[in-house]
Amino acid sequence: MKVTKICCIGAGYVGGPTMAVIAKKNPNIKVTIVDINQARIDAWNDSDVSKLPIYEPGLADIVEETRGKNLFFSTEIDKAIDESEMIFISVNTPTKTYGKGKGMAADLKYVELCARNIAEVAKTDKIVVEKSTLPVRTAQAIKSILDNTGSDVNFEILSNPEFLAEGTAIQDLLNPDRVLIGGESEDAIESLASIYGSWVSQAQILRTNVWSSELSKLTANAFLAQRISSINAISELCEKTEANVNEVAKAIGMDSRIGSKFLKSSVGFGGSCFQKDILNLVYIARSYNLQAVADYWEQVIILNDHQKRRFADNLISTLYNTVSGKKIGFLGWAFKKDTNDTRESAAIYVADHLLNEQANIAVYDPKVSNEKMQSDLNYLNTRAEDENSKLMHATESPYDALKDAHAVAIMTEWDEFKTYDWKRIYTEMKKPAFIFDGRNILNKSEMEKIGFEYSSIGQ
Ligand SMILES: NC(=O)C1=CN([C@@H]2O[C@H](COP(=O)(O)OP(=O)(O)OC[C@H]3O[C@@H](n4cnc5c(N)ncnc54)[C@H](O)[C@@H]3O)[C@@H](O)[C@H]2O)C=CC1
Ligand SMILES: O=C(O)[C@H]1O[C@H](OP(=O)(O)OP(=O)(O)OC[C@H]2O[C@@H](n3ccc(=O)[nH]c3=O)[C@H](O)[C@@H]2O)[C@H](O)[C@@H](O)[C@@H]1O
Repeated sequence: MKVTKICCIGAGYVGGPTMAVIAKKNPNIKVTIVDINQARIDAWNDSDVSKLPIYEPGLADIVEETRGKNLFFSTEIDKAIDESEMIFISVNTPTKTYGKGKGMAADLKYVELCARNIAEVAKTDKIVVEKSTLPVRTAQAIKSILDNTGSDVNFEILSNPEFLAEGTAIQDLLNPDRVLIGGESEDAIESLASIYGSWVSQAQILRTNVWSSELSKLTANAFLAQRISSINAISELCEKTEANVNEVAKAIGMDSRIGSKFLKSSVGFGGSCFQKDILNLVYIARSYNLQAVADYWEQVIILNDHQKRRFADNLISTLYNTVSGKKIGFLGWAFKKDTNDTRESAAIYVADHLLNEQANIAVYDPKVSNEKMQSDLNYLNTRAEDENSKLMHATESPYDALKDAHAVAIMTEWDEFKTYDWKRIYTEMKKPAFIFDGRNILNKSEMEKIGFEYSSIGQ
C-alpha cells in the first residue's frame, strides 16, 4: 500500500521527534501528531520554537522546517485516524501503580484506549504500528480489539519499536543503527519500510516476526542497562581497592567483543524506560514461571537502586554523619545531559534521601524548572509538599546554588558544568568544601589543587 497520510497518537518524547524526522524525509506524506493533552499540542504549535514541550538538540529546526507544510499537531484524534492509512501508537506505557502487577507490569490502558479509538473510528483499512514499548504479545490484544468491531475493515499490526535516546534523538533518528519492523503482512511491512527507506538503507531495516520485534525492544534496554549496572558494581569494588573505574572501563572496552559504549560509571541510570522496561521483563518472566530469568534481570535494578543510595550515604558520612540544616548544592536534575526530561532521574532519589536527613538543597539545572523538580519530589509522597518546597528549591544560576554550600553533588553530566569558575565556587563555599561528582566529569587533581575535597564514582 502506498501511504500518503500518517497519524501518530502521542505527541511525547518519541512521537514528536520521530514523526518530525519522518515528515522531513518524506515531504509527500502528510504527518499528523495527535494527543489528548491540549497544552502539549499548543506548545508544539507555538510560533516560538524555543517553547516546544521537548528540548532535544536539532528538533526545533526540523519542526520549523516542516510544521504547517506536511507536519501537523492537533487534538482532533478521530479526524486524524479517519483520514490516515497508517497509524502509529506512541503513547506512554508506564509501570502500573495499582492492581495486579503493581510496580512491575506495564500499564497498557493508554494503548488499549488508542486501539479502541481506532476500532471505533476507522472506516477504511489501516496499518496500525506499535511505536510504544510493549510487553511481548501485546499485538495479540490489539488485534483482538481491532478485529471485533463488527465492521469489515482490515487492520494489519506492525511492531516498530523506537531505539532513540533522549538528548541525541535527532541524530539517532537520522542515523539509526537499525530500524526494526515486526509483522505478518509483507505488504504492510514494506509500506513502513519504504517510509524509512527515504533515508535509511534497506540493509539496515530488519524485518522479523511481531513477537521477536516486541521482545527485542525490552531486551535491548535490558542489555544496555545491564552494562551500566555491571560497571557500577565494579565501581564500588574500585573504591575499596584503589583501582580506577575509568581505567577499568577503558581496558575492558577496548576488547572488541565487549565494546566501549555504555560503560560510564555513574550515580545510577535514570530515564523513563530502563527501569520500567526491565521491571516489565521481570514481570513477564515471572508470569511464565521463569524465576531464574526474572531474578537475573531484577538484579540490574537492585544494583541501580544500591548505586543511588550509596552515593547519598557516602555524602552524608563524609559530611561528618550529618547533613541536617546543611546546604547541599546540586548541579543537574535531568536524568542525563541535553534533555529537559527528569523521569526516574537519580537526582530525585538522592535528594529524597538527603531530605530525610533534613538537608537543605539548592539545585541548578539549565533546562529544568523549580516547578518540575517539586512535582518530581512530591510524586514520591515521602513528605508534605510544603516541606519539600521549604527544604529544596531551584536557582537561576549555578553560583547561587553553590554559595555557602557545604557540598556540591553533580547529578547530571551537562557540559557547561565543566566550564564553571571552580575557584570562585570554592571561595564562596563553606570549608572544607566537598565535591561529590556523580558523573566523573571534573578533574580530580585540578579540583584538589583548588582546595576541594573531591570524591567521584569508582576512583
Ligand atoms: N522517551 C524515550 O526516549 C523513549 C520512549 N519509548 C517508548 O515510547 C512510548 C512513549 O514514550 P514517551 O514519548 O517518552 O511518552 P510521553 O509521556 O512523553 O508521551 C506520551 C503522550 O501520549 C499521550 N497520550 C496518552 N494516551 C493517549 C490517548 N489515548 N490518546 C492520545 N494521546 C494519548 C500523552 O498525553 C502524552 O503526551 C513509551 O512506550 C516508551 O516506553 C521508546 C523509546 C525511547
Ligand atoms: O527505550 C528508551 O526509552 C530508550 O532508553 C535509552 O535511552 P535514554 O533513556 O533516553 O538515555 P540513555 O543514554 O540510554 O541513558 C539512560 C541513563 O543511563 C545513564 N548512563 C548511560 C550510559 C552510561 O554509560 N552510563 C550511564 O550511567 C544515563 O546518564 C541515563 O541516566 C536507550 O539508550 C535507548 O536506545 C532507548 O530507545
